[in-house]
Amino acid sequence: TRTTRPQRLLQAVSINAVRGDPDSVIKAIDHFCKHTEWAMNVGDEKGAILDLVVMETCPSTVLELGTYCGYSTVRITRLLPPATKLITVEMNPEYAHVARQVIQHAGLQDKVCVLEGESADLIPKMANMFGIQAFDFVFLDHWKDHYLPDIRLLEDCGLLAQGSVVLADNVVCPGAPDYLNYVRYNLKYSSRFYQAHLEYTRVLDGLERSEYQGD
Ligand SMILES: O=C(NCCCOCn1ccc2cnccc21)c1cc(-c2ccc(F)cc2)cc(O)c1O
Ligand SMILES: [Mg+2]
Repeated sequence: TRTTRPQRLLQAVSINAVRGDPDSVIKAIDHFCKHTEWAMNVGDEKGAILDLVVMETCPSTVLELGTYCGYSTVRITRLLPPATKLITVEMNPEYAHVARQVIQHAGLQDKVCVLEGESADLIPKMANMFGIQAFDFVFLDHWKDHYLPDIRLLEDCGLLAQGSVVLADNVVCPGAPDYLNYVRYNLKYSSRFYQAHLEYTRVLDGLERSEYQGD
């Protein structure tokens, strides 16, 4: 059987990126997606916004829902100081396997834990699994109709604290209307929209940054 798109993306990384150099991994994936085959990475335009939000948050604990091939995992982790940990959740074992190899190629494997499973099952176990209180930064990039139930679950599990920042990809395309409505009109959040485009296209998309105001 033919290779899968994630396997072809990984091959482009192993051929074109320098081991231990996260920026070359990012560039190799963006080049592959622009010139060879589109893939649903957050991409370079939205990725630059992600970088800025991560840098201004200076998080110690990070959760990502939706690893895919590890592109945004590498983007975020390369900006984190040494003692920090990033937990990323992927439900597709094949994607998770590719992501671990992409993250390893970038030399960031010691700062990342790739968890396989569904967010709804894993979120309630995270406090005990990792001995954490709250996440300083959460990146939502999984099923768009799970953004709302999962941010509610994070609240209920006490995994958001005052100042926690939740950044959501694809709030325009494919879209997460119920999630947007919740974070924009709920006093528990201070929310703002970053207009951009769907990765590697001219289709409108954007990121929503929502800061938890505390209970
Ligand atoms: O669908 C997308 N992402 C989600 C993947 C599955 O995620 C499933 N998944 C991953 C962890 C996880 C944990 N628990 C449950 C489900 C969980 C996604 C889709 C598009 C897109 C836009 C236009 C198109 F024409 C076609 C596709 C763009 C994006 O940037 C995306 O992120
Ligand atoms: Mg996305």
